Parts: sequence; C-alpha cells; structure tokens
Amino acid sequence: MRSDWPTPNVPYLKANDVCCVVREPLLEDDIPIEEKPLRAYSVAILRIVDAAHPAVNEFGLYAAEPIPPHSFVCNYIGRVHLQTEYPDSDYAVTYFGEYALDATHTGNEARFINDYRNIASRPNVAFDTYKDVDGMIQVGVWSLNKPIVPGEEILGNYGKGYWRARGVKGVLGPDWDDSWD
Ligand SMILES: C[S@@+](CC[C@H](N)C(=O)[O-])C[C@H]1O[C@@H](n2cnc3c(N)ncnc32)[C@H](O)[C@@H]1O
Repeated sequence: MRSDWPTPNVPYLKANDVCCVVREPLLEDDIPIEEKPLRAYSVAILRIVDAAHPAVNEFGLYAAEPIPPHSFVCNYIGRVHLQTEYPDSDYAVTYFGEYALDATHTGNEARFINDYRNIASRPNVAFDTYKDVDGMIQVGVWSLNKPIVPGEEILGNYGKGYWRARGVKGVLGPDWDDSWD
C-alpha cells in the first residue's frame, strides 16, 4: 500500500486480478515482449485544488522525479474482464483483444491518470499492452517523446469516444498526433 493512497474504499492492488477465463493472445493481438524487468518511476497521487482544473477536488497523478521520454512509468493495475461486461466504466483501459482492465473497484496509482483534454495541449503518456519477463500480460504507462518534469501532471488520452459517451459535445482534442511520438 502506498502512503499517499487516498481512497480506502477502493483498495490498492499490486497485481492484476483476473476475473474471467482469458484466452491465450493471438499473433494479431501484437503484444510486444519485454526481455528485462522494468523499473517504475516515482509518482505522487495528489488532490487537485486548482479551481481552473476540470477535475478539481478529484485526484491526479504527478511525476515525483524526472521521467525521460519513451520510458516505462508504471503498470496500470486492475481487474481483467470482458470489455462487454462493464462498458460504462470510468476506469477501464484495453487489456488486449476483447478484454478490459478495470480499476473502478480496486487498482493502483495509474487509476488517477486524468485525460489531457482541457488540462494540457497534449498527453505525456500512453497506455500500451506488453508481456513482462515473467510472461504476464500487463498494461504499461509509457512516457511519450517529451521528458516529464517533477511536479508535472501525468496525462493520458482516454479517446474522444470516452467523452462523447458521457455527453460531451463540441471539439475534442485528437486521439493521436504523430508529433507526440
Ligand atoms: C480514470 S479517472 C481519473 C482519476 C480521477 N480524477 C479520480 O480522482 O479518481 C477518470 C475521471 O477523472 C475525471 N477526469 C479525467 N480527466 C478529465 C478531464 N480532462 N476533464 C475533466 N474530468 C476529467 C473524470 O471525472 C473522469 O471520469
């Protein structure tokens, strides 16, 4: 358990909780293999007090040390289930194929990563599935092509579909731009 864990009703989880029978990945799932153990960077979960921040009074994840470009930040930990099971989750990322990784009821620090829209001009991390040295499928949080400085909010990209499904209309920032890579 982290000392800054803010939600006692949402227990901290160290490893993914697999709640369904998961088929072996197929070649078309295109899951890269990491040959070495990955070191996580130090991050802090903080309550957002800036009234101009669109998630004020919620929490966000912040760098606690410099994070170089194209680096592994941490894993996104949660429950593995079929994507069709909880389609409205606010805390789900794609695991692989038809599976989602959901941190609504339990998870780790990555569940506090906010979407970049209305906070910054671009995300500074991406979520990507990989197979770790022990052969376990993980979703990693990876920095994009800019260094992340201590104190900077770690911001992902939930995709326009996430916000449209929640009734947000109008112009939404792009889901991907090659200049981020
Ligand atoms: C995965 S959670 C992120 C962590 C969340 N802030 C918390 O404290 O639990 C997703 C939720 O965070 C908030 N959020 C994330 N990014 C946002 C953004 N760009 N604008 C407004 N709200 C955002 C929304 O309430 C969203 O449903």
